[in-house]
Amino acid sequence: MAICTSLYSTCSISTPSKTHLGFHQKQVVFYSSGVKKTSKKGGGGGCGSSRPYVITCTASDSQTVVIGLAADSGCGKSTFMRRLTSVFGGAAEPPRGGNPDSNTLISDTTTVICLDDYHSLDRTGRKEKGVTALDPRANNFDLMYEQVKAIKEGIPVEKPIYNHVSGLLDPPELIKPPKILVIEGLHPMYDSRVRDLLDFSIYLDISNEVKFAWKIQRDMAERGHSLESIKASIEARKPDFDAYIDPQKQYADAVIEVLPTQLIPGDNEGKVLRVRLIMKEGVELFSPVYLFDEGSTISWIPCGRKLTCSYPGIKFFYGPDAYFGHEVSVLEMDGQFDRLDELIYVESHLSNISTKFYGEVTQQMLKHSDFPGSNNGTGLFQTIVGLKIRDLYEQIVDSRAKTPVEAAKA
Ligand SMILES: Nc1ncnc2c1ncn2[C@@H]1O[C@H](COP(=O)(O)OP(=O)(O)OP(=O)(O)O)[C@@H](O)[C@H]1O
Ligand SMILES: O=C(CO)[C@H](O)[C@H](O)COP(=O)(O)O
Repeated sequence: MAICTSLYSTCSISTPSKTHLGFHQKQVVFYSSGVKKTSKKGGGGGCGSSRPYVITCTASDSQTVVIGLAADSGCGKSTFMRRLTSVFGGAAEPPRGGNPDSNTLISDTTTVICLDDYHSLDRTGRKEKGVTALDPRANNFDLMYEQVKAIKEGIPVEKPIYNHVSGLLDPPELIKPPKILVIEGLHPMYDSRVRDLLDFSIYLDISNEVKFAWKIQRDMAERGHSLESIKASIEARKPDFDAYIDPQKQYADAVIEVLPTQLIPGDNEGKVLRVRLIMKEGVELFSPVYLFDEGSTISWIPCGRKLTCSYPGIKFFYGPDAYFGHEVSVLEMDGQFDRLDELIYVESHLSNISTKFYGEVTQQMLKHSDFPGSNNGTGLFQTIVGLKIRDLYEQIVDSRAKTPVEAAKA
């Protein structure tokens, strides 16, 4: 029975036996408790008390592309993931027949795993030890590294599940290597071993003012939390957020920074946003988006005959900059769209957006006009980054197709 496609493109399940493995074959033995043994030479077995089963995979010329998405809780990771999955077509769903509280989302092309599943301490354990979930001591980076590496190499893994409903660690779920693996959560770029496995990385940098406004909107309006408890939760997380989460942005290939608008002096409502897409120069297979003229510095107010703008209007900026000592290009949008169909006017002035046809960005934005941020730079830049990831994936697949023998040996 074929069960996965990846570097080890054809996989089958069997009971352990003394089989001889070919040059491009790998075998993994699973028990109910998780992975016990990985072998390149065949065999299997082990002395677990549960009944073992073996997954044998044969190498092909494709390999899982790994994308990292880092952000604090409630900062738009799920929304971004829905936009990304949509760019590849098809909807993402939790694993069929699995744990209903699984955090994993699977589509034809992508598997999104939430790094909360690598919490080593459950809710009670964290309380007893007095640590937050953001603290590295509450997370198992060794397992995160081993499992992301295994998936990248085409080997299925039994990944733990952190249950956000019960606050407990549930029995693991089987994750088969997809074409694209997205690891999203608090720490995708914290551990240098995991970071080195990433083909592309994104950090969602939501300023405190905006984070607060979004939290109030979700946790107060939708979840019935009090204003005081929301403030207390943000304050309690802040030291660990500053120490362990925020510094990861220096490693990201692209950062989406969300700030209060500069178009309304003194605004603190968080409804109108100034959003900056910070793109690292020199990243392999990634060419930054630009407005009008690559490398120039440009301020653009598109409002007028072709773009309807009500107060406070819309302002774009594009130009080179430095970010943590790296050369970057920055594309900025302040304000919000009145009519999403008119976005085509803005899209037609952007280059390197990796669309497959004229108007694809506008089409994606219109398709998901009900997602948060669809009328501003958050939705626009998330959509563009989704298209850039598709482009990066296609370039990686193309380059491997040109050197199949080397890719299979890697
Ligand atoms: N671009 C946006 N514009 C306005 N509000 C937004 C935006 N993105 C997210 N939000 C608000 O933040 C909430 C959380 O968004 P989302 O579920 O995508 O974040 P998350 O990082 O996946 O959260 P968590 O980690 O807590 O599951 C949304 O319900 C919405 O209220
Ligand atoms: O920062 C978080 C990432 O989503 C959560 O707070 C963390 O995973 C702990 O979850 P919970 O609050 O459900 O115990």
